[in-house]
Amino acid sequence: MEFTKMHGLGNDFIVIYGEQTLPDHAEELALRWCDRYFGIGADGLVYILPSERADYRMRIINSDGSEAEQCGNAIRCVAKYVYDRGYVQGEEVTIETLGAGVQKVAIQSQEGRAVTVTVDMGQPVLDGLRVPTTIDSEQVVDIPIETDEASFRFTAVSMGNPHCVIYVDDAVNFDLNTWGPKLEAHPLFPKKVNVEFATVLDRRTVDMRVWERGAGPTLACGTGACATLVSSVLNGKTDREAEIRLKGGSLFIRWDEQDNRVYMTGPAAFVYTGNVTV
Ligand SMILES: N[C@H](CCC[C@H](N)C(=O)O)C(=O)O
Repeated sequence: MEFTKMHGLGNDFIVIYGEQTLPDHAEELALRWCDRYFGIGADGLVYILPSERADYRMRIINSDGSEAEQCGNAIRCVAKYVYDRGYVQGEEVTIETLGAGVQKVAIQSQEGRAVTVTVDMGQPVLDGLRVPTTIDSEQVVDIPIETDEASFRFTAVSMGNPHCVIYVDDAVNFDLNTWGPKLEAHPLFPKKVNVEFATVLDRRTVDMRVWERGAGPTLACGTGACATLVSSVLNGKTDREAEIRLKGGSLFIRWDEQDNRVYMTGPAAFVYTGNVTV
């Protein structure tokens, strides 16, 4: 089977085009193919499927085999995939996801190739039980969370998938590998959670490092960058538009005051095409 290796700021994916539906054994394929020693190596397995409501449907399986509702970096890669191959007319494509429904994606291209992509990531979900967390509250902002060895304060945001944003003094050097796994599986989060550690540099610049649900430490997280911006506005730390600086590079996020939708702009890159036995 042909696959295409792509990434968004180093958050990398195995992209499969041409299937009509998600294979029954997608979990096993993700576990096998995402393995960086015994497989192709990637943070996730992405299927570009037909859709009745949009140009395409995207489904994403994390490297641990769990399916995620949404993936910001992957949706930019999907848009680049179909645009560069001439499958769409014009510079806009619609992509349907489990977590955010039909999303509009605008492509900025050079010489017929998508360079950056702006995605309407939809409206953030702030209601505690819908993120989901176990907290029955309209918003979960700056709330204490205890682990067996430390306590933090967090803000919960869903972009279709759940996020826990924690502000620290030095996100760039934060001990992600110690605290990420403990918080990912914390009982406050019934579906586990993506964990973002953020340091606000000014009202339009945030450093962020991420421990992803089902994938661990990745170089970038699109939905995590959106959640970090929303959280930073709710906590009075930034304006509604900011640069989120990740290990793999920057994403530019805007939370529109009029339509309450979050817009993410960033790159997508093609690495290589290969063949793999199913
Ligand atoms: N691990 C995430 C899915 C991938 C999200 C991330 N790679 C992004 O770019 O948004 C989850 O289980 O919700």
